[in-house]
Amino acid sequence: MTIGTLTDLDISGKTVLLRVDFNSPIDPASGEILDDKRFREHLPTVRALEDARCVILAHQSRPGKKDFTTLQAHADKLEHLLGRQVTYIDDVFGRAARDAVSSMRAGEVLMLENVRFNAEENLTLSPDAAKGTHICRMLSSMADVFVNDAFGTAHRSQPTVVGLPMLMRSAAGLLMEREVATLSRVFTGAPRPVTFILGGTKVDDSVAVAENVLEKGVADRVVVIGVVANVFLMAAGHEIGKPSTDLVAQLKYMGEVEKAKALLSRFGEKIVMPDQVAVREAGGRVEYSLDRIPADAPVMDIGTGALGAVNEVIRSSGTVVLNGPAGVFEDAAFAVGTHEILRTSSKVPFSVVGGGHTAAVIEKMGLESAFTHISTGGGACIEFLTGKKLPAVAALERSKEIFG
Ligand SMILES: Nc1ncnc2c1ncn2[C@@H]1O[C@H](COP(=O)(O)OP(=O)(O)OP(=O)(O)O)[C@@H](O)[C@H]1O
Ligand SMILES: O=C(O)[C@H](O)COP(=O)(O)O
Repeated sequence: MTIGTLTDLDISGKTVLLRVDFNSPIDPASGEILDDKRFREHLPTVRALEDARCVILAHQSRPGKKDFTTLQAHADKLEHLLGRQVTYIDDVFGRAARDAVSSMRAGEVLMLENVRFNAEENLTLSPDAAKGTHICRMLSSMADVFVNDAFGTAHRSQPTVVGLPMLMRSAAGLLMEREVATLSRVFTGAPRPVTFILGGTKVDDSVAVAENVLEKGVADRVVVIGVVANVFLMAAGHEIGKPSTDLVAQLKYMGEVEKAKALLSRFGEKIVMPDQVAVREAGGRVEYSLDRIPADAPVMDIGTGALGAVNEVIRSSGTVVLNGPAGVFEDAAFAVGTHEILRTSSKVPFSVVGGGHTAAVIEKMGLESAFTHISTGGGACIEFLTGKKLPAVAALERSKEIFG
């Protein structure tokens, strides 16, 4: 790896700034954190820093959103899962935060306030511009080393992500290291055939991933499901009905139909589309072949008749990379395709999953441990799969060059 890892750092007795991504769904009424996956995934790194003074930097949501809030509940959640005291302070780098950090003893954990409460943190800046921000200058003066474990935020070129590594000796935390190593393995050395299964609603991201992995010869097959499948079906000339066509237009993905067409003409034999769909008709699930999709019923899931062929592709794969569900799984009648595809994918030797919705379904099905890797990144995971270097990773690489 070209980024530093925890084994490269001497942290004993040091003050460590640890950037995590605890950004989680929150019940707006009670403020309760509804999913603790990201907390659980960061625990090994927090535990690995137990000989240090561990100062945690995290964000929750963004300015303007309903769940943009303080981190008291996050500190409580971490304390509960960690089984050690976590002190929370409602300050990022003011006097209260600085005093709290300087009075810490080795082994203590302190969580600072939501870093996005500071306006600078919400700017997208180059690493060189970020290192000159007040937030980076102040935070870097409060600690000895920086550990970035926030893979979920790795696609954001924001001050605490890309600026701190320019100012301090830095390393990836254990989660960041595992995410980068596992996702990199998809591109080199993954057991073949490699199948990408792209679903959900983020069609632009999925098309960019498909382009990247087909052009580079990383994917042997790309299976499209969910709204992504609808766009490919449109590209192939199928009438998918007014409600689903309207949804594609409403999501501003009509331009993606042209890109899907180009992919089909170049890599058609590698792209697997459903040959049957399930629509909602008279309040229930009805299955149709592609030439008979009703004009006025929304496509809600892959058809059960199409699952045999898709499952066969998955079963014969050495690697499966899955992002996004096959249908509107929130409605039990249309969760069939998503559940079936996830169950089959979980048995593939090397199985990697991205996407918050998809990860939540897997957890509900009790299949978490059956997958090789379930990424904590939504946007970060997708961006990695499109072949772009993540700003956080680039910054850690540069930090290694600067500080050794
Ligand atoms: N055919 C369809 N029509 C409409 N919505 C669909 C269809 N198939 C899937 N969806 C919706 O896709 C949504 C999830 O898509 P998304 O791309 O957000 O997934 P993800 O990548 O796993 O999650 P996240 O965005 O949290 O990282 C679900 O809410 C589901 O209802
Ligand atoms: O959940 C995420 O994708 C990360 O925490 C980044 O959040 P953002 O999209 O608000 O930057």
